[in-house]
Amino acid sequence: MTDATTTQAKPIDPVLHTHDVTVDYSGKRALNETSLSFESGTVTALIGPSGCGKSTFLRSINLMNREIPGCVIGGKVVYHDINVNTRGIDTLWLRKRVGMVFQQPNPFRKSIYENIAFALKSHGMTKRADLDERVEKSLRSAALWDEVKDKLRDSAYALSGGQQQRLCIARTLALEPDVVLMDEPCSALDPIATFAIEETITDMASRGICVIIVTHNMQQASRVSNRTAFFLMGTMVECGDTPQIFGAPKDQRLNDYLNGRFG
Ligand SMILES: Nc1ncnc2c1ncn2[C@@H]1O[C@H](COP(=O)(O)OP(=O)(O)OP(=O)(O)O)[C@@H](O)[C@H]1O
Repeated sequence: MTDATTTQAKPIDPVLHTHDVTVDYSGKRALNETSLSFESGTVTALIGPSGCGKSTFLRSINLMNREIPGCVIGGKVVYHDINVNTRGIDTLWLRKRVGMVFQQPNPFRKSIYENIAFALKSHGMTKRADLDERVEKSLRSAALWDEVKDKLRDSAYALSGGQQQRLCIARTLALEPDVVLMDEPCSALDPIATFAIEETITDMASRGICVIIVTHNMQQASRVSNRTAFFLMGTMVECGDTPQIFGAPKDQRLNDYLNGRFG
């Protein structure tokens, strides 16, 4: 006799979902109602022409937009079972769980070691052995350890742009987030540095992290993502598995965008 519990599809358990999220800047709508779901261990690419609201959506997930005067985020951003788009939310806690990597590498004016240890200390880790272990682990995760292990006390500013970006990824990973938001993390980098970051993205997902990446690079979206969402003029037009989005787009506007008719 078949055991029903073993034949049922595994329920999808999104680590994060948005429900009718909107963003207004000083009363002007930049993002229309957007509902998307994100699972652990997957990479989702956000694509679309300049100004379509990709970054605005990404930044609404960890409430970064809230720092901008006049910006209002509407709808629900549900991290596990918690709607974080509420007044009382502890954004320090949220941004530890939902980390972010920016377009331009932005290391602190500190040593390589302190770039990572600083965030850990501010979250209460004080023992030297614990700090050493976490610094090494996160540098390894960002594929930077071998290049910097003998110069951890050097300034982060002495690293190349690609190394600085990997340091910023290591700094994010050190806090052991389960979601990492990346806003065009390779746009300032050469192809070799880009390749290293893409490998790190794939590795993060294989370790269960949910990665959401804004990219202008369609090849990059195809290479690294499982799912892709296409935005246009503040609206999320189509979302699906990446091979379907690039191979068989349903919406004519997405088809036109992929064929270079605008953007
Ligand atoms: N801080 C801000 N204040 C006012 N308007 C903003 C702000 N940031 C973004 N916008 C507006 O919101 C809209 C969406 O911008 P957003 O940066 O999210 O687009 P994007 O798709 O990420 O573009 P790009 O690919 O060029 O980065 C645009 O019309 C933009 O001018």
